[in-house]
Order: sequence, then structure tokens, then C-alpha cells
Amino acid sequence: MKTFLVVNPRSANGQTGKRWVEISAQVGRVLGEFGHGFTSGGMDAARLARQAIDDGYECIVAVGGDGTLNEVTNGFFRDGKVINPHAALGLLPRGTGGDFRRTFGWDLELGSALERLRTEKTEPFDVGRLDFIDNDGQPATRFFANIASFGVSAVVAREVNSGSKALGGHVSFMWGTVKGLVKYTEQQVRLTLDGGTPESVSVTTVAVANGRYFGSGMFVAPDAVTHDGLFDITLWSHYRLSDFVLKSKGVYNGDHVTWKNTRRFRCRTLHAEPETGDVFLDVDGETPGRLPCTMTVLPAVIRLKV
Ligand SMILES: Nc1ncnc2c1ncn2[C@@H]1O[C@H](COP(=O)(O)OP(=O)(O)OP(=O)(O)O)[C@@H](O)[C@H]1O
Repeated sequence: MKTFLVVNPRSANGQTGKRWVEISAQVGRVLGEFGHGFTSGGMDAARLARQAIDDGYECIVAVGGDGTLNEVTNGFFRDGKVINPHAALGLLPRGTGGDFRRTFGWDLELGSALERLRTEKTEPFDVGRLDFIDNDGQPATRFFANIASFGVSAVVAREVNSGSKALGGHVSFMWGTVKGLVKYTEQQVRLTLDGGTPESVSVTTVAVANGRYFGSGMFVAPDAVTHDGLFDITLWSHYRLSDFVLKSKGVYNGDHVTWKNTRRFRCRTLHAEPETGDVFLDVDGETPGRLPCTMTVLPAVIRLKV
């Protein structure tokens, strides 16, 4: 497979750029010839991925964290349509949080990532489509690979992304969660699943999951599968700081699904309208905008290198 690497030099706190000579030498030894480009800032990974697909590359690899993977996934689409359904998405994980890779049990080891890229093995991969209001107040569309959520998760993501992550993903997220919950006021949101009867719910966070983890290892959607054509929805209502801090183990090992303030659903589309105030979005760890939004699963729309 003709392979192109979309490299975020700033991922892993800048270590990807600093160690690129060493990384690219190892990539070359395993894959042979490959193309690559460095990202220069927001959504540049999408542009590079789109260009690579237009140039006939069949495997596009995100070299970075969940943010880079999200942008590369967006590069598989033009005008809302997949450019080449046979092109495969790959990941060489270099992030601090690394939530996407956890669903598959992948570690940060370069050798094992290259082994996945070297073989022809792929599996179908669902992608989420999000139609929402962007940070400039305009209607926008963004695709997601892992989890899109709204509520306190977005406040936490803003806190984390404005810090350095130098203490690592877990500590940054724990600290960001504390600060986010102090700032956040529970909001009422009108949810409609698969065009059914709308329900007004109290939202700490709603996670719309393709993968299983967000927030640097929180096991928010333990049963989500990335090729079942469905979103797993986890609704947290009236969660307090103590739930995330004192009882945090349950958030990280999945026990939260048995708590009285957790509800779960499965659906193909979700529409969410804010009823009490602004509700912001976290999309694979990035914070592009707010509700109202519609999320639609695109079943098996691309393939994933596994
Ligand atoms: N050259 C660059 N300079 C500064 N920022 C960049 C550059 N290239 C990409 N970015 C930004 O990096 C962010 C994505 O980082 P990414 O998620 O890949 O790494 P991470 O933060 O280390 O990992 P994780 O999200 O898994 O914790 C995006 O917001 C993107 O706009």
C-alpha cells in the first residue's frame, strides 16, 4: 500500500518533531518508501490527508495524538462525501492522551505501530458526522473518529488544551476536570435519538461514542464498537466533583455505567438543542463549537489499519 504520513511535530509535547529523524529512519526500514508532510496548525492535517488521497496514496497515517487523528479523518472527506472508500486510515500514536488507541489496546511503541502499517490488514470503520455551530457562530460540519461529547467535557478539554500537558495526559485531565467542574453549570438539553420523541435531560456530559475512551483514559462507553454502525451514548446527569475525584476509579474502569446518574442508549442519529444556556462540544479532544448539533453515524465508510 502506498503510504503517506501526516506528522504533527508538536504532538507528544513536541517530541515527535524533535525525534523525527530517528522515527522516520525506523519507518523507512519497515515500510520502505513513504510520503510525509508536517502539519503547521489547526486543520492542516486534514488538508495534507486530502491532498495525499488525491495524489493516489492508499494508506494515510496520522502521526500524533487524537487531535491529529481527527483532522486526518476529516481529510478523507470532501463536500461531505468520502473521497476514496478504499483508502485506509492508520495511526502511529504519539499523543499525550491517546484515547483512540486504547479502544484497540495499542500502546505507544513505534515497532508495534509499524507492524500494523506493514501488513495489508484493515477492518471497516464507522465515522461520526457532526453538524454544529462553530466558534464564530456559523453552521459547520466536522467528522469524528472516536468520541464527540458536550457539557463539562468541553470545558475540561478547553482547560487541558490551554495548558502544556507536560505532566502527562492523566494528570492534566484530572486537574482540568476539577477546574472544569468548578466552572460548569448543569444544563438542560433536548435530546432526540433516531428521530423519536424528544426528551429534556439534565447534562453533566453526553458522550456520543464510536470508540470507548475519552478524557485521557475515562472508560466512558465500555461496549462501543467502531464497526457496528451505531453510536453508544452515555449520559451523565448531576455528576459532582466527588464522582470524578473521590470515585474516579469507576469512571476509569467502567463501573460508572451502574451508577444511578448514568444512562446509556444506542442510536444512529442524535439531535441536541440547548434549553438553558450555551453547551459546548468536545470532538476527539478538540473544541470547535457548540449546540445545537446533529450527529450521524456513517457506517463502515472508510477502512482502518488494525
Ligand atoms: N505545527 C503545529 N504547531 C502548533 N500546533 C499544531 C501544529 N500542528 C498541529 N497542531 C495542533 O495540534 C493539535 C493536535 O495535537 P494532537 O492531539 O495530535 O497531540 P497531543 O495533544 O499530544 O495528543 P492528545 O490529543 O492525544 O493528547 C491540534 O489542535 C492541531 O491544530
